Amino acid sequence: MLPTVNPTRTGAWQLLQDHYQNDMKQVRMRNLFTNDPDRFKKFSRCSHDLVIDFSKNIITEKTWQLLINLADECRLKDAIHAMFDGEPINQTEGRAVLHTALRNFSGKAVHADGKDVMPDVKQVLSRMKTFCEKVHSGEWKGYTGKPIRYIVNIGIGGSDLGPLMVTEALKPYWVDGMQPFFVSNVDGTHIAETLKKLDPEQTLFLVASKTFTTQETMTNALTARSWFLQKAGSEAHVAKHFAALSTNEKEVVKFGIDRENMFGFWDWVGGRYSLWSAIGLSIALTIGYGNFEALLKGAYHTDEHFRTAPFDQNIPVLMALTGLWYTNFFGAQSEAILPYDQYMHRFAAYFQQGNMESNGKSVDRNGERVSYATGPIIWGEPGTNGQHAFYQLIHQGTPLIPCDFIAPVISHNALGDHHLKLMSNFFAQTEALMNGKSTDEARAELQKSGMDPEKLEKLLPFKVFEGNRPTNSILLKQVTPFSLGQLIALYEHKIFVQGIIWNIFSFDQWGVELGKQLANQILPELGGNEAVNGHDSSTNGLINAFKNMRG
Ligand SMILES: O=P(O)(O)OC[C@H]1O[C@H](O)[C@H](O)[C@@H](O)[C@@H]1O
Repeated sequence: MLPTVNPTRTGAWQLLQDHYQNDMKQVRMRNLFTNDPDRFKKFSRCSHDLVIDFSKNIITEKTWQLLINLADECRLKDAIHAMFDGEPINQTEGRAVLHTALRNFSGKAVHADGKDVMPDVKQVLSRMKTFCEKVHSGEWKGYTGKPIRYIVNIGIGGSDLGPLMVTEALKPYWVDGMQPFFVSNVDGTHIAETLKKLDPEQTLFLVASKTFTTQETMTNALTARSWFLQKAGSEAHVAKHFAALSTNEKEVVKFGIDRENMFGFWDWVGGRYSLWSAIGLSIALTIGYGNFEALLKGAYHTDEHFRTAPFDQNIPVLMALTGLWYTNFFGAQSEAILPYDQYMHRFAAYFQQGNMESNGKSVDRNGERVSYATGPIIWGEPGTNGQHAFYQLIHQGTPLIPCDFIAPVISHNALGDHHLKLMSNFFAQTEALMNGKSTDEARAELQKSGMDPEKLEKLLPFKVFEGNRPTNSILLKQVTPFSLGQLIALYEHKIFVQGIIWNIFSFDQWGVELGKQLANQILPELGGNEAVNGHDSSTNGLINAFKNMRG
């Protein structure tokens, strides 16, 4: 069982409120830097070729100490142990939360429901490895004897976003000749446009669904199957071209996929934490099993760090606490994730699900409505594109938006001075966001341009940058399978820590159910000619307009 401490009733929360009001509300980060030449040293942390700099935040050592006290009062240590030890901490679904077991290389047992899960984990990994080797060596042949070239992952949510993000981020590691595709949307366009690019003789469909009942995935899988049968002619060929990644063997068999071609996982793997499981088969097939294993090892490295490092050295804990400082005391409502790496273009989208589906909750672990803010809105795009689009609002808009800037030191495509230009932008943005440009500085700059003084004074307010906008900077030596695994796990644990302190359940997602239920009710109403009248007048009106327009 997880502790159920209301964070606002802790002594630390009260002290944090006072600290915000009395010490920090008016503080200028600029001054913190001027007054402390060691600030970078004090507020940056390293972990295996990864540096994270927290110093450009509106924090002092006291802030972190109080936040750590808050974590202690909310019994974070116990919660971390409970997760790693396989206690059923997903209490509303009665399950353990053990994605860490999927990447556990300690050689020790990990128990869920009194059973060591590691033999099963290892067995699936070893089957995935053998399967990848067969596909890559050409031993696994399509129905006309040709090797597999196209991997089509059909899944949605956690069964799509993780593999898609990782295969994109690790494109430099793609096995020669392999080409992955991802189909998620039930909008027929997604599968139709994908199928156009495929040769059925060389295509392997991976039907990825934890439950194997998700409407979008099942619809797309059936469409893929009939497309394949139309080309291949015989059911007998399905076995060479369809595999299932799921926890639900019964439904897999019902769908017509051979048990032999099923790669299983378990209910203690949350969908949005499943890329480390059989759901990662599209990753392993795309980058090779060895690289997939390196990804797992990177995550394991973070797991060990998270499990053992004292909180003031613990990167995911510090990420979580620093984020929470803005959500709960500064009233920040969103956080931007800004990778300065084109390959990582789906990273923010991935953690939109990771974070918002986990911590987008307003009922606490006692079943009571919370009286404080929980999960922030997560968004972001790669730099430098974002700079020419939405950074205006981050620099000069009204909301406070804490940002994570992420960049590799070594680019896979340094191309002359491309990478140095990219990195100069990376460094410049966080400096600009922190320092801003004061009225005096803006005036001096305009004066230099020789502007007429009257015009200058009118223009001045628009040229001022308040600054004091917080950022974390994360430098990875290079985006490799290991470092990406490490980074993803940091964010996963950040989400966990915040969920614990907010006293919410981070591993269920009841909020996605209502819409699904209603869609199932509405689907049959869309056929036939009779007018629909069972909903509110807006929904009735829209459905009837749809039916009329459709003719
Ligand atoms: O893997 P599946 O069972 O098909 O689920 C796919 C996705 O759909 C659900 O609605 C949940 O919101 C997600 O957490 C999940 O990842």
